[in-house]
Amino acid sequence: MSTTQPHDPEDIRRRIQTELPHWRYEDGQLCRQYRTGGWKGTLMAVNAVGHLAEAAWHHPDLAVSYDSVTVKLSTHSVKGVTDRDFELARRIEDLLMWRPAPDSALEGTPDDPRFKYIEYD
Ligand SMILES: C[C@H](O)[C@H](O)[C@H]1CNC2=NC(N)=NC(=O)C2=N1
Repeated sequence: MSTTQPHDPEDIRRRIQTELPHWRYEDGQLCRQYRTGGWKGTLMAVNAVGHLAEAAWHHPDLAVSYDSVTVKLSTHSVKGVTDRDFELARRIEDLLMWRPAPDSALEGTPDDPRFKYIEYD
């Protein structure tokens, strides 16, 4: 069952390990840094996250640099990490790390430093 109760730190770390291995628990928030190919990629990633946040009505803190964006999620109303944060983190991860499968009709971003968008890990 999904709740807006804050999870305890041990539970958060365990869930991160199994559900969101590229995320971490830091300063009471779920955090993840995405590296990009530069400013344009960073702003596209910011806008993609912005869309999800507005549709979800749950808004992460974003730290924006030339070639990275760091996403930090917590639930202000309960001053902790809840299922809202885990669910939005999952959506952000799936959206930003999505790329066409090898058998897709879509090509994906060309493997050329000139066109690098986001670092897939
Ligand atoms: C006033 C407004 O409803 C609240 O700030 C909502 C909207 N966005 C939110 N975003 C986040 N990250 N945490 C919240 O608790 C939250 N609550």
